[in-house]
Amino acid sequence: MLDVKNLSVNYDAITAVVDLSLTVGDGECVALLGPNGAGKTSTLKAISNLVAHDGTVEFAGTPVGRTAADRLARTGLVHVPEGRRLFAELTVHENLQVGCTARGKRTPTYSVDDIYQLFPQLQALRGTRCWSLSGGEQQMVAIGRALVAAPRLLMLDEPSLGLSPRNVGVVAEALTRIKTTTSVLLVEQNTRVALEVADRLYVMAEGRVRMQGTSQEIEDRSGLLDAYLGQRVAAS
Ligand SMILES: Nc1ncnc2c1ncn2[C@@H]1O[C@H](COP(=O)(O)OP(=O)(O)OP(=O)(O)O)[C@@H](O)[C@H]1O
Repeated sequence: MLDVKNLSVNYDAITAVVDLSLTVGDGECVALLGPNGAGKTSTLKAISNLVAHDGTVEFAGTPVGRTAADRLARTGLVHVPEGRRLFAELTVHENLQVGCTARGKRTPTYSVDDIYQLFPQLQALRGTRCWSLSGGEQQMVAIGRALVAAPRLLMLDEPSLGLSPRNVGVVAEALTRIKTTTSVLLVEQNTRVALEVADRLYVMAEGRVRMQGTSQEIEDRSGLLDAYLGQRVAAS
């Protein structure tokens, strides 16, 4: 579904990503895990052509080249950026309807009603303007808006960031359901969520992939993972 080769991202003198290669197979959920500044967000932005980069990106067998992010979304490469970027003055329902416009001619897997089933707490908020939602509710709308756009690959940047423990659980459970229908590339700092949801992980530090493997393989090497992340994963 996604084949990234030798990706590098530089911001003037700052090197954010160095010679990174990764794949996401059809129906796979892959996580990029790593500490602050590891280059995870820059990797997603480069895949979506939101930042200049070297290297190649193929999506569904076709080189992405310099295709703009909004056009990529119409081909099914849908990116939910950190910070969600909802239309603050539009209601929950209107934001979800906007997502449908990015669908193109692809058959939708999720309707707007399916999103209310995936996140039942949004049902009562359908007429609420998004600026007044909690961070967790906004994240649910952002994921819902991306899902109604019929992604073939859903790229999510830190969906659990800043959420209450309860909402982290809600989002993790939703991701477990979403990955049964849609390929996912997930950026996470929450190691538990990444290990729980992803089939396979890449662990990044200082712009490079330092470890990769299935969630089981990564969990089995938790000592090494702790060293890269600077935290005790086994105990978290
Ligand atoms: N627009 C930018 N201009 C300059 N430097 C940047 C820019 N965006 C990111 N960087 C730098 O590039 C490096 C990688 O940042 P990036 O946001 O990709 O990491 P990350 O792993 O996503 O971190 P976090 O989890 O904190 O978001 C960092 O050193 C960061 O300061």
